Amino acid sequence: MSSVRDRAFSGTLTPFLYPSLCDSTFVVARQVRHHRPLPLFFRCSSAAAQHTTTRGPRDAVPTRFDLTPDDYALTPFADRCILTVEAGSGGHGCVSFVREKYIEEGPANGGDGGSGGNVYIQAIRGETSLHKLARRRLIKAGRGRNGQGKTKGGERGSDVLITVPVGTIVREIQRQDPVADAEEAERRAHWHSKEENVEEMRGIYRRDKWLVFPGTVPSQLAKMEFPALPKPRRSHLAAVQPESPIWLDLDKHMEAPMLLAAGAMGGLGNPHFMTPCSPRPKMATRGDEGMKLSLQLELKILADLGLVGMPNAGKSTLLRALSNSRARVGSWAFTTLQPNVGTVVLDNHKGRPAVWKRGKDGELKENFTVADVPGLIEDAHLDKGLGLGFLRHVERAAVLAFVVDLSAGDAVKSLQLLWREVSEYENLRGKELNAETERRMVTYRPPGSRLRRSEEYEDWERLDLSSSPEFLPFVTQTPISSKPWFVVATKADLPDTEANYDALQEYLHSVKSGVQPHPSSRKNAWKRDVQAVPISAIRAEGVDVIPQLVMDLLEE
Ligand SMILES: Nc1nc2c(ncn2[C@@H]2O[C@H](COP(=O)(O)OP(=O)(O)OP(=O)(O)O)[C@@H](O)[C@H]2O)c(=O)[nH]1
Ligand SMILES: [Mg+2]
Repeated sequence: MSSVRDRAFSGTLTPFLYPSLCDSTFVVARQVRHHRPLPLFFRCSSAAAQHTTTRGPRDAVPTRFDLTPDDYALTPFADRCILTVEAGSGGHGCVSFVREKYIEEGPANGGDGGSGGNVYIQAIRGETSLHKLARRRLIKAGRGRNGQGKTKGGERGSDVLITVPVGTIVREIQRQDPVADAEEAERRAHWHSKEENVEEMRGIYRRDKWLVFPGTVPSQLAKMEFPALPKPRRSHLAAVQPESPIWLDLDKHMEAPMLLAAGAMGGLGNPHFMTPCSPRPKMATRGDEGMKLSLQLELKILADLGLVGMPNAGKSTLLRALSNSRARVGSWAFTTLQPNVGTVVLDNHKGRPAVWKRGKDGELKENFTVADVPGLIEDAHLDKGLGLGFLRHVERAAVLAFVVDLSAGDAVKSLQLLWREVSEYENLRGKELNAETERRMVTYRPPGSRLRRSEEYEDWERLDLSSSPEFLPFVTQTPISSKPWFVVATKADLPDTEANYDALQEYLHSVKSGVQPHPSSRKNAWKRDVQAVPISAIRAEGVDVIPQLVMDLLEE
């Protein structure tokens, strides 16, 4: 049976309620914080002590870079998702008449239906993942309210705003645009049928288009005369919708949302159909259906520096040493399962920045971002390990740092393997982009593209439906091999790593001077100032030269 003192320890609040009981615990905690040597039994039992085989003495290690794996929680993350967005449908028009004392048969006074809500998109700095959108799948703006009597128009549907992280690419997969379909049907009817046919269409009651006065029986309906259906209408906001097919690269923080799909128009109330022959029309139109878009969202993290390395090389430790990031670190492969982005603040809080550079846009750069992605293994480009899915995050970094573990065999071979995987990935991406270009230039022509909308009827027959004359802007990308890069040789604190580092330096010198080919084997690859930086990330030694180096390379 446990003593009273033991039981008191088991309570979560014990240390705060009874500090005197916990004295021994606090002593140990304090020792850990100040890196004093732990009693032998504590060292053996702590999870962190398992790393001692790969590290120097523990007391030299600042705890910020050396947390136990239990100190982390995996945050949800998704960098791709398919989303269906639906603009709000319009509310229906109303059939109603003035009813007042002494006015026997009042005139029509049905209000119009409210228009549907719009769908907006905005890339904002605070967002880091698409997982919330991936879970939702369907996002629908509100439907407009129906019109009411006394000429009261229906309320507008509520708008929705989709917030995405900066660096998201939005591609349209499919669209269903009822207004474009209606326009097309109307044009075809106009051009391919005789005038009488169009006239014939006038008298037809269409259940999906018309609303009639409540209580109208079928025999009355059969006798009713319906006017021509009003022309399909678009909200004036549709003019600022992105061109179809949508292809957006949201690579900057957006101050204001951008319209993705405008809500549909509401139906017309019965006063719209008043004519001298029919002063009391008993019909109104239904609101239009909202446009549906199927979109593919892909997040390609935009960082200034991308860390590329094999699993367990020490990328996350380096990120922690460079920035305030709390990236997960562990002595096993694939500790990092999703990208982490850290910001390196260049201000040393001594009145002036430690590194003082202007960006390309002339703005003073006070920080730069670093992306740490899961490790690459051999054949990562064939989707082995976690590599392929995350290589695209490296693709958009301005500068690459190849993180090579000096204690894990030949550093030159590791570097060559990493470059091989990166350049194979580049080849794959090149093919993918070519295929996409062909698809978009030759076959893809969704209904409702601007050309069809804006062309006059006379031009209809000249249109060639088999080819799209619209060349849409592509996401332009610098080839990975022409980006500036350097090597971070980590774990330099471990014994017997010097010779490995020397061999690496020698290799890089020969690449720079052209004696050896660039490790990617590409002709125009960047090799002007390649160098290796020896560091011990875990002790934060040698790391302080990296910000200056990155800032210099960012200017390239
Ligand atoms: N001695 C020493 N050990 C280090 C150094 N940097 C990292 N380590 C250790 O190496 C192991 C792997 O570090 P991580 O930062 O998780 O490596 P990673 O490259 O992010 O690994 P993955 O996420 O699996 O790709 C951990 O046990 C670190 O403590 C270093 O400079 N010196
Ligand atoms: Mg990691």
